[in-house]
Amino acid sequence: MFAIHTIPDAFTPAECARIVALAHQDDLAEAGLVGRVSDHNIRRAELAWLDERAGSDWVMERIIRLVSAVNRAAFGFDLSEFAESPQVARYGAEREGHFGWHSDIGDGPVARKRKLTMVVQLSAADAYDGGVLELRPDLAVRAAERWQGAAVLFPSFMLHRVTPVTRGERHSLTIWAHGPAFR
Ligand SMILES: O=C(O)CCC(=O)C(=O)O
Ligand SMILES: [Fe+2]
Repeated sequence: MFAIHTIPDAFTPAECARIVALAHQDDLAEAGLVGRVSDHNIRRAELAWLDERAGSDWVMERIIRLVSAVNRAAFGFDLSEFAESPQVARYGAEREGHFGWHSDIGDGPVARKRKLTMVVQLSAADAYDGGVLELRPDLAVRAAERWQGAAVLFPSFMLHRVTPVTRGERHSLTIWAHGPAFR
């Protein structure tokens, strides 16, 4: 059985709004149609990569602090780097944005090294219906904390999904920490 770790107040609501605004400084890309790691056709969402958005350094600094602290306290994984940009995703009700069951560990040279995933809820819980981040640490399905600014951390191999958004829009921030493969 593997743990899911939640930080209820990783970012303030105002900081979440700033991150969403940063992502929308430029057009978002269609998930799955760009030459980055997206290998899923089970996903309907738009994406922005924060390393392409000026003024986002403070977000990465916060991410490093949060992930390091939680890894030390709760996971103890051998982590060596953040090899991918933080990703902001938008799931809109207009096309029932969603992401089917998947693990974040993929076949590519970078996705293979993913070890710890952190997802931050950037939208207010009452801004959308559906859009539930669900995880499967074992045979049971657990819904992630929905609170705006909450961060949910889990081993990257753990199955998870985002159910279709049926009203409004949900934004999330996802980051992966990388290291030598699990053994
Ligand atoms: O948006 C989310 O809550 C999850 C995103 C995700 O699973 C991913 O990018 O791999
Ligand atoms: Fe994922």
